[in-house]
Amino acid sequence: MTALDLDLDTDLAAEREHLAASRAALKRMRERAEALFATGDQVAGDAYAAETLGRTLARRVAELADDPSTPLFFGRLDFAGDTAPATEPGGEGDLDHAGRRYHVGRRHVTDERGEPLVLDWRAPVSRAFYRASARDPQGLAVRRRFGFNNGALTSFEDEHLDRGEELGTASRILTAEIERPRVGPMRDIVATIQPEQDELVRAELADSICVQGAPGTGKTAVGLHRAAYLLYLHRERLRRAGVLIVGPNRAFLAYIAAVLPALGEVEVAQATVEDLLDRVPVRAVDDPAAAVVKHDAGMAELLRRAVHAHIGEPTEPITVSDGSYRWRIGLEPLHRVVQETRRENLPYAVGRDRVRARVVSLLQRQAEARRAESPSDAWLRRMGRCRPVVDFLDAVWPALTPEGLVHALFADPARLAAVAEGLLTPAEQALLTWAKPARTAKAVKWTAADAVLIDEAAGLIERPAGFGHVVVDEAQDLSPMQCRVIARRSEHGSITLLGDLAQGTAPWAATDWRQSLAHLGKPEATVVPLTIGFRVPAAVVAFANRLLPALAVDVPPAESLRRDGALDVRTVGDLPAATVAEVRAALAHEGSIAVIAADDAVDGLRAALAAAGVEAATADDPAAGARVTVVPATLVKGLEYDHVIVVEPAAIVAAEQRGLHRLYVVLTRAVSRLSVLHHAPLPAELR
Ligand SMILES: Nc1ncnc2c1ncn2[C@@H]1O[C@H](COP(=O)(O)OP(=O)(O)OP(=O)(O)O)[C@@H](O)[C@H]1O
Repeated sequence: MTALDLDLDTDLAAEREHLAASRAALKRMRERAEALFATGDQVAGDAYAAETLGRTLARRVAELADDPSTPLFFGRLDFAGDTAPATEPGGEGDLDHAGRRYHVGRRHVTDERGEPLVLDWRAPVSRAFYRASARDPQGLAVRRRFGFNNGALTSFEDEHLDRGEELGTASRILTAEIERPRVGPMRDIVATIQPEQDELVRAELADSICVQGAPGTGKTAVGLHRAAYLLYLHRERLRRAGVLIVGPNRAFLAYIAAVLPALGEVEVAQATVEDLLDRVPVRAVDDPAAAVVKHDAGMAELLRRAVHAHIGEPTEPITVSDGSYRWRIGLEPLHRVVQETRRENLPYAVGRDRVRARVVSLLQRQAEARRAESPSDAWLRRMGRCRPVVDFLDAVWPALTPEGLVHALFADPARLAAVAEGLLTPAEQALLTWAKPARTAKAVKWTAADAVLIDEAAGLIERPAGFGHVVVDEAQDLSPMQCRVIARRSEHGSITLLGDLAQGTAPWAATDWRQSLAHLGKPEATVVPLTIGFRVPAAVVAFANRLLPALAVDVPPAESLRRDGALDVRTVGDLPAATVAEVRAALAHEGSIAVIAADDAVDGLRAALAAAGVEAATADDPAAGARVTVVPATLVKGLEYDHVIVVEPAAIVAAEQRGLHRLYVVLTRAVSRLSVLHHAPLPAELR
């Protein structure tokens, strides 16, 4: 053993000791939180306080959970210079870290005296771990990265930035993390966030950003880590307002569900756009041509007109009997009330309340003049609800429900035509009109696209509650009207929009991010590309990229960090038999295996695997731990598997209008190996 090896061993032993001490300290912190939780109700003054305190403490306990299989810290920062007087790290105005050493990890861990053992990766001083370079060391002398195996510290890697040493993407530890065979759900990337990703993760809360990135460039990872970062920095504000993650489907949400809790963030809402539209149950399927019309941006204006068409002009004065008095409001002031309120452009229901309040206040002025005293609150309420006032309201500003509004439009061609001028052709109007309308809005069998329109109507009628920050993944598939669903939920907050125009498979998929951003109400957001691929091996990227010219989108090319990986494209006679054989062969390697095929071929392949004794899971249960998953092509967006077996690309392309885009998504799911089995010729664009 050389002196250098000995030094390394001593260093490693010291780091392991620090890890053990940190774990013990975290355990103490958790036990303390648990004890507080147990006695919380005795401390709190009343039931409400007890509940609030209980929730806070339960959250604290959950946040302090220690997962022994993930490292508590993954880096160390040695700042250059002489030791400065001790300061609170990460605190405001703490600029002088000279000579100090910090371990960077998933959360703050402090010892019994309150001294930091591990700093949260989101703390301001941790930024240097991700951003410092030989050119700009940001005060660092040495950056150390730790290698872990199942929670055990096994190695480290030092970069003496002060001596111009920098590994960048050549880091062994980064390479090992990227090339690690994938199993189960998505994991966090805190240990290896790259500088171009970190800039997005740490963008200001007020800034909305749009990330365009090729498959596997880490868009999803960036979005989730940005949510965690913002929650750390703006804890109180975002806890109150809420953070929402929007993903394309349940399988995707299940796949990403564990990432934020692993980062200590247990209170983030995760939903599909459909989940957000819970006002009506969806019980019918859209005709594709009708759906395209319903998702068009013009529907927003159409519905706006439809709502406003309900506002009428007063035709009679109001007369109210009030004991021995009779109050009267003439036509002219009533006209003024309606006009004034109309000009204020309030949500419709708020406008109705405003009209009511203004009428009552006219009554009040008369009453005060006659009786020389202010009427009571009860009197004001009674006036607001009396028959003549309600009749007046129902005539000029009738109460509306979103369902009722859409029902009335689609049940009555004349009503639709009256608001559709310049927006829909007669043929498009005919697509929307029901042949046999249900009698009431309640009885309608709504479609998914109707639910979007009802949400739009609801936004015109009421003031929607929003989130403080919304992360939208696979955003290229949002229609203008779906963008508006999200805009209503982020009006006073910011958004992180993630997507890849080349992966747009919806009929209304975006071709230009600026348009999506305008529909989202964030036209000022910057569009930032991510160009380093962490998932798909270079050979597989090159194969999938043959499709790009046919996809008709302008996207910056990405470069894969992965030189390993295997691609195997084969003509076969019997697809199910070849699939079973391929799965069997793949089982000899480590990692997850997915068979991806056109949706209508999935059952047959699953049956063939079952007959051969191979157990296969469905995509929406990634935690189930099955090695093999059979996934329909339309559900695989955003997911990844170690070994991907694509069955009959031509059938995937033929199954839908944007089939080539779908195939591009399917071909870019592989982490280590991609096998393509085909019986029919490959699509021409791929040859
Ligand atoms: N900095 C990083 N260090 C290690 N792994 C990373 C890093 N960035 C991304 N990855 C990994 O690369 C893979 C792809 O990331 P992710 O799913 O976020 O990409 P994406 O751009 O959303 O892909 P898609 O366009 O297919 O949805 C994941 O396994 C992720 O953990």
